Amino acid sequence: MKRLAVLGASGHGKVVADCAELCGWNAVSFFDDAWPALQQNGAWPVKGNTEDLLAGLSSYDGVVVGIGNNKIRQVKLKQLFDVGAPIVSLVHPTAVVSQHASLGLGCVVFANAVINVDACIGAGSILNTACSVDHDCVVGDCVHISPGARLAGGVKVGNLTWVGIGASVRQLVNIESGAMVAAGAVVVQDVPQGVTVAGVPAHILHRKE
Ligand SMILES: CC(=O)SCCNC(=O)CCNC(=O)[C@H](O)C(C)(C)COP(=O)(O)OP(=O)(O)OC[C@H]1O[C@@H](n2cnc3c(N)ncnc32)[C@H](O)[C@@H]1OP(=O)(O)O
Repeated sequence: MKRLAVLGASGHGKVVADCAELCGWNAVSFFDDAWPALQQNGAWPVKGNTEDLLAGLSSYDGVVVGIGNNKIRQVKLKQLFDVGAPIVSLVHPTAVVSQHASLGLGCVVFANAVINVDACIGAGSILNTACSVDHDCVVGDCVHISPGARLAGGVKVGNLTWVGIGASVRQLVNIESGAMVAAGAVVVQDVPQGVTVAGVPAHILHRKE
């Protein structure tokens, strides 16, 4: 029996749990701070909150954070790391990860994602369904590359950045930390720290105040 705890009983968490089963984890349980109100997440039980997980780590062979929000995922990952939790990464059986790519601790790589040669992915990042991260990309910690997003060769993505669904990023572009790339954007120039860019070609998004 391989027992996995997933911290974060969300929709994203369910994809993590489903992926884990396909990776051979045959006893998957959730923990979430909405427990005890939240008892079930799809097919899987919610067994306690973060404190319960930290207190009961010895019952699990692996732990992964199933929280989509980059900042919250980072906080929870650090809590687990600090107590020596057995943090694992998950790579869906249909994902293609070059043997010359590197994946940090606690990453999830979902169905049909492609991580190409010499790409380097930091800890706690989400490589979501059918995204592609091409050769020599450097993706930071707790980044989210959304479904179908495309990073061309040599792109750099800073910590905590979220690349939205279906976005494309031209080769060698540098996206700094904490940025947001909108759904469907085509990024052709560098993106400064913490800004949101949208459109084709992508520009800094001006919101109505
Ligand atoms: C499995 C999963 O589900 S993974 C999750 C995948 N989800 C995503 O990738 C979502 C990414 N998020 C987005 O694209 C969002 O629309 C954001 C972050 C860019 C903007 O969100 P908000 O800050 O809430 O902005 P809001 O929706 O109020 O829109 C503000 C303006 O930006 C425009 N805008 C919003 N999104 C986009 C976009 N993707 N492209 C172009 N313009 C956009 C709006 O039309 C609006 O324009 P206006 O001021 O002229 O009316």
